[in-house]
Amino acid sequence: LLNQGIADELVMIDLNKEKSEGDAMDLNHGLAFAPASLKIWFGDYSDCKDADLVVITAGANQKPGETRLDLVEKNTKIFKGIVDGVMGSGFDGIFLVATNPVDVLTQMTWKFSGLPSHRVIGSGTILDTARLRYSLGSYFGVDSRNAHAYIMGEHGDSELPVWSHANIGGRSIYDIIADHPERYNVADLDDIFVNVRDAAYHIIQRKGATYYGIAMGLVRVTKAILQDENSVLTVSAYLDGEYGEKGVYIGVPAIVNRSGIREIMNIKLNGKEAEQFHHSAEVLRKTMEPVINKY
Ligand SMILES: NC(=O)C1=CN([C@@H]2O[C@H](COP(=O)(O)OP(=O)(O)OC[C@H]3O[C@@H](n4cnc5c(N)ncnc54)[C@H](O)[C@@H]3O)[C@@H](O)[C@H]2O)C=CC1
Ligand SMILES: CC(=O)C(=O)O
Repeated sequence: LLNQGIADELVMIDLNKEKSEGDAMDLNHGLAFAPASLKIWFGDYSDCKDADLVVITAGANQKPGETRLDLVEKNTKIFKGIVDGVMGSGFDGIFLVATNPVDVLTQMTWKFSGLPSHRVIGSGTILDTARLRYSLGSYFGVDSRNAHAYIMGEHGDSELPVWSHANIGGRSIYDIIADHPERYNVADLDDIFVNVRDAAYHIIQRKGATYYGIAMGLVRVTKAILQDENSVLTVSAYLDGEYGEKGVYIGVPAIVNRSGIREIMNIKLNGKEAEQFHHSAEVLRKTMEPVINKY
């Protein structure tokens, strides 16, 4: 946020006061080089009262070998306290959730907050989609920004690549592959997807956590909200019949603006993709079961 000059005020709230106070000091020392002024401080829930956006990234992260879904019980308990604290301040803005398992915790945030579902957003598959665009850009030798493809579903092991709409600068990847069999192969797409899906495991194995990619993704969603962009982003949104699913937060392309999620893009999935998406929604429902009525 500091580097991109998007917000006017940034308050950090964390159980670890010392660390966050240190972060606030450290970030403030970068202000002289920032594109715009920004007031940064370590605060408490009362500071959320007039906030436009509360981004929740607090909670436990995966240890090597752990899945995102393994974190559900621990982080739901933490979220109850956090969301109650934020709402107790009189907050009436938008929530953006990143903590894992992000789809389930976005749903719990919606439940705990009582806010309308369009004002509770999860980072969903924003990072997975960015990883896929990076990988497709590398494979086809083009700028990632010209590689267009979505990862949808759970931000996790049951997510799916939407190859039927994947294109490079408007040209279907299948047509490009068919035109250049000496360079490209449809089977390579499976490897690309598996590497995207498992990217967090690969990074956590190496350095214990992922943070730069998701930070860029969260700033991207924040910008779409604060600057009323109507941008299409793959976020975790509450489905009420879209894609044949009801009552579940899951990663889908959606139009994001100052009011939160303006609209879910109901893109046409092929048979296999629709089946994978339904399976992913079922995985999320099952993961939610032990916590949805307990807290
Ligand atoms: N959605 C996504 O694409 C991504 C999600 N994540 C998730 O973000 C979460 C955080 O990960 P990291 O930043 O690596 O962990 P971290 O351990 O570095 O930071 C978590 C922070 O939460 C704070 N915290 C814990 N309980 C709290 C509470 N009750 N109130 C206030 N603060 C509290 C801790 O003091 C700590 O500073 C994890 O669940 C991780 O899986 C991480 C990367 C990508
Ligand atoms: C940790 C996580 O969810 C990710 O990097 O995708």
